Amino acid sequence: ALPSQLQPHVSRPEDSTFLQDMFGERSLQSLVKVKKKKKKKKKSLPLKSPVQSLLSVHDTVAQKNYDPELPPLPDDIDDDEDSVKIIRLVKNKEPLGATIRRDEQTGAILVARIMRGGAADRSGLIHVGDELKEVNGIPVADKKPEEIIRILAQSQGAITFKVVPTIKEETPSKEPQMFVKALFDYDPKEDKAIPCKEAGLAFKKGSILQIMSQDDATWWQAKHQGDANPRAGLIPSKQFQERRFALRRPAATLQSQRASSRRSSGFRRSFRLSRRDKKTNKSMYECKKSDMYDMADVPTYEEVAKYQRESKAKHRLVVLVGPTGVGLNELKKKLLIADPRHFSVTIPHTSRAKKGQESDGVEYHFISKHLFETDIHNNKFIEHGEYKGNYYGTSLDSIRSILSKGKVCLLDVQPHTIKHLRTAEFKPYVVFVKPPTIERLRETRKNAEIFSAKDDKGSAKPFTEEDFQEMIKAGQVMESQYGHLFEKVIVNDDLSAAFGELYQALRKVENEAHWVPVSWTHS
Ligand SMILES: Nc1ncnc2c1ncn2[C@@H]1O[C@H](COP(=O)(O)OP(=O)(O)OP(=O)(O)O)[C@@H](O)[C@H]1O
Repeated sequence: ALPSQLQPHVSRPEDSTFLQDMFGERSLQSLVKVKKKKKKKKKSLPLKSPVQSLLSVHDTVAQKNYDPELPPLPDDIDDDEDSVKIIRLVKNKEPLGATIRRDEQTGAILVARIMRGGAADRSGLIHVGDELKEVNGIPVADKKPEEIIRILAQSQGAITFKVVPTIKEETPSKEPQMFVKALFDYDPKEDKAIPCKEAGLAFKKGSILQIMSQDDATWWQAKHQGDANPRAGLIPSKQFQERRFALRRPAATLQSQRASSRRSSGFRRSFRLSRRDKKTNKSMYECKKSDMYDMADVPTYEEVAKYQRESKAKHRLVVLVGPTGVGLNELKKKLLIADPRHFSVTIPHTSRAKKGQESDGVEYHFISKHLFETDIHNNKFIEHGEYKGNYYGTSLDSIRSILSKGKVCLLDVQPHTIKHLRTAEFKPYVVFVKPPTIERLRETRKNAEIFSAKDDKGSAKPFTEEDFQEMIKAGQVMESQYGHLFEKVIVNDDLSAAFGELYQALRKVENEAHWVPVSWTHS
């Protein structure tokens, strides 16, 4: 409040800026706190005016004489070594935030990395490439890096380093503003390749990380978004992780391929929505595109930015995925009932003949087989399939038509379709609906019925034990193969609880900022 109180006495704008800056200075505020505490102790002394105190505090800050007094330097400095630097750092519980390595050719111990925001970085005294000569007067030339680390770990209080500074100029480090979403789980303790496990940063699939440095091609430095601790940790770089993943993959791909072909009946194969036409709803949909991973899809990191929908902007597309019978239709139905003016579902296209009471654009858009084929050719369908000689499909335009009415479009698709929907236009919010445990399925689905994929008649039957097992298995395969694309996972145990959770999540998507691929935020 002070700058505004002083405003009438300030004539020049520079003075006003100066005051704003000065009172905003964090170190100044800390000093004011110190001052207040001191004052409490010396109650008998007359109090200065707050402005006077502040100005004297400012002088102290300006002179920068608030640094702790460092102990005198050791006497035994070799005067001839004019390029040697003696550095004293006071060590507290925090690690130094630097790693060392031995140079293969010269045998010298070099500073390999300075972790951004760590103690060594903040000191500004140690740089990558500096050669370490001594620690606390102990020469390190003949020591193994592990031994040096032990000396450091055992040191208490001030540590003296003797280093030969590297000639290379460090560019001043600005806080980088690059954020990524991690698409895999990472635990440095399990990573044999990491140069220093303690310096690693653990994260989970979906974590948002701020990338602090990409100077090293193999090990990036990062911290968890919003983490108050300024020290960065090591994470495998995108390129390195992709390479490792590619080496490991043959086995994984084989396994998931086998699992998906054996269990294909567990994947949803319908357009789901059109329960008005139950007969065609089932088992008509075969996956056309290869379910195999293509190399470009190795899930490592994705650059993200915060996106908050503006009130007039179109809604994000809500995409629901989950194994057959898990309850996607039930959840969609509940949303439509809860707020029919807000939520909507697409109307599919079909090449089959219109039946008695049906009308065009209500149950289906009825089009000729020829036109359907042309539309397939022109990529008008996000998903399509054939059932009993007729085509069925969901067109991109049917999604657009809902979004342009300002409604939320609820779409359920097969998981491999998600990647085609991930565009700036649709900004899909992908919800994975997951089955609960088999025990809970038995309890909750006692009166429920499934349209069995194996039953061509399309009649609903009570769930069998095998249906439950397939649902769980298919859910697991989906999660391991496509989990990195899910923004929200909802377990459909108790139906109204699952609905409540979904409803809340969708409200948040509309009203709060979410991390989305950075390319979606460039308009
Ligand atoms: N949480 C739940 N508790 C009890 N029954 C449920 C629950 N969720 C869904 N059901 C019931 O399970 C059956 C299948 O649900 P639904 O039709 O919504 O599944 P789906 O995921 O759309 O699968 P598909 O379209 O492949 O049949 C329905 O009878 C539904 O009422």
